[in-house]
Amino acid sequence: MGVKLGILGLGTVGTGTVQLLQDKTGRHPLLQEIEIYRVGVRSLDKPRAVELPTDVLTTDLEAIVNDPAVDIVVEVMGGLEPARSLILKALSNGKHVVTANKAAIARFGAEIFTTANQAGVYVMLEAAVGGGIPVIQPLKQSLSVNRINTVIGIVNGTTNYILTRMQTEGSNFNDVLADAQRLGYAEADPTADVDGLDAADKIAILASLGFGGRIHLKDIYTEGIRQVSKTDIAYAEKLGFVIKLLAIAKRITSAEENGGTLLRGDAATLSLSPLSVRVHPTLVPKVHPLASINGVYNAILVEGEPIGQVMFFGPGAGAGATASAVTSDILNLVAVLKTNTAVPNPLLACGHQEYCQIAPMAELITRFYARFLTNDQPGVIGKLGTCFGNYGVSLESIVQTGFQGELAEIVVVTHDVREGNFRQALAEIRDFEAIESIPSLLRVL
Ligand SMILES: NC(=O)C1=CN([C@@H]2O[C@H](COP(=O)(O)OP(=O)(O)OC[C@H]3O[C@@H](n4cnc5c(N)ncnc54)[C@H](OP(=O)(O)O)[C@@H]3O)[C@@H](O)[C@H]2O)C=CC1
Ligand SMILES: N[C@@H](CC=O)C(=O)O
Ligand code: NA
Repeated sequence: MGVKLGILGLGTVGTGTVQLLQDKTGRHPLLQEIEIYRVGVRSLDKPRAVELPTDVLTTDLEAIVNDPAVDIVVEVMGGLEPARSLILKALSNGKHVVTANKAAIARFGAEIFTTANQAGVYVMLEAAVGGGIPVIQPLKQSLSVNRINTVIGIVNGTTNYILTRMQTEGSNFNDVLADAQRLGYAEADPTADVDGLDAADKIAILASLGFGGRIHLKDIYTEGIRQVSKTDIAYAEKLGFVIKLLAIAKRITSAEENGGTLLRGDAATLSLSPLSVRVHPTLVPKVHPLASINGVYNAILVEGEPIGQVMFFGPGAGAGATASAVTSDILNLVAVLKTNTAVPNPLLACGHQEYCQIAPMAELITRFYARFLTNDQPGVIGKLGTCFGNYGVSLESIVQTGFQGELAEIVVVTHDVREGNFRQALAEIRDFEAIESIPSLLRVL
């Protein structure tokens, strides 16, 4: 008997998934076991790029998740509701779920996984982060024995495309965004991408898997790329950096907590110490592996012990790539159904109950890049240096290279500093008579 799929959504990802499921030659033989039983959509009148028997398409998505014949529900409709309710109903009805919906998982993961565990079924979400890039299953399975210290990703293709073009062409953010929308890379409402919200959803999921606890989205510091200017990209270039929107989840070691130099803590300390989880544009040294990830591509760098660094790279979106992840999840579940084991596989299930402790940004130890516009008076650089010194902020470089009209432009890169100290110094500097404005403030990896 075949495994029956109820697919919710036949847009970009749904269509890619159906195409993959219908094109079985040369792929895994388990595909033969799968029947596309129902596909739920909003409109039956829309032209579709795939052919399906007329009784398969329906607008009654409730009926799909309640149908006893459906074994696996594939949620590729997106959005929060009714996606959340339909996933929960499917799970309560004893169906496994595959989803690409990072927004729903990042917000409702706790109730979704609790419901799945109670019902003894699985929720698979490989497509939710990094599209086609295998990163969820590696974190759950292949790397599960490692003590994860850091997960750093370029997990949003739209913003990486925009930043890459700003870098290579010296263009403005608004011009490239308009172009990206015209070419279909950025959505009509690009808010979730450019304001870092999509990346925050994704790092919440990765952090939860990597560090073994739930993450409250509200605890993730999130800053998008609207403020990144071509001036900063040009300065970064001169200083040996590129600017990337990074999503970072990092275990804070006890040494860092105490403001000391970075040391690897012992197991007991690591399990207790808080995480830093954040999304922001970052100056990345050109020699860093993430610096060369360009265009719509995504990459996720994981650092663990004992493995060291591993990087996952590939297409983070698109019909075929995302369908690859969705369909691999489906195959995993077909294998589960075929082996018919009653005992849940702990490497497929998600059993986290506790929430991770997230450190406030003021406690973050990082380098900073800051650009100041000042009146061109003698002694300004000296005053800046003295004020930073008073707050324990040590400078790696300070340069006055250009002018914006009448105003001199001073760029500072710090050594590792406590963010709270740096901001205290900046508050004082803002009041200097010579300082006109501080147009940019970016963290440095
Ligand atoms: N696009 C991509 O490259 C990637 C997408 N994802 C995620 O995959 C999911 C799907 O994205 P994508 O395929 O791009 O989305 P689309 O907007 O292209 O498709 C959504 C589909 O869901 C259907 N749908 C939406 N809401 C309803 C509703 N209330 N009732 C019935 N049907 C509904 C639509 O029906 P109709 O066709 O009738 O309008 C459409 O077929 C999202 O969670 C997204 O974040 C993840 C990684 C990459
Ligand atoms: N909007 C996302 C695509 C899917 O996750 C992106 O730009 O990366
Ligand atoms: Na993925």
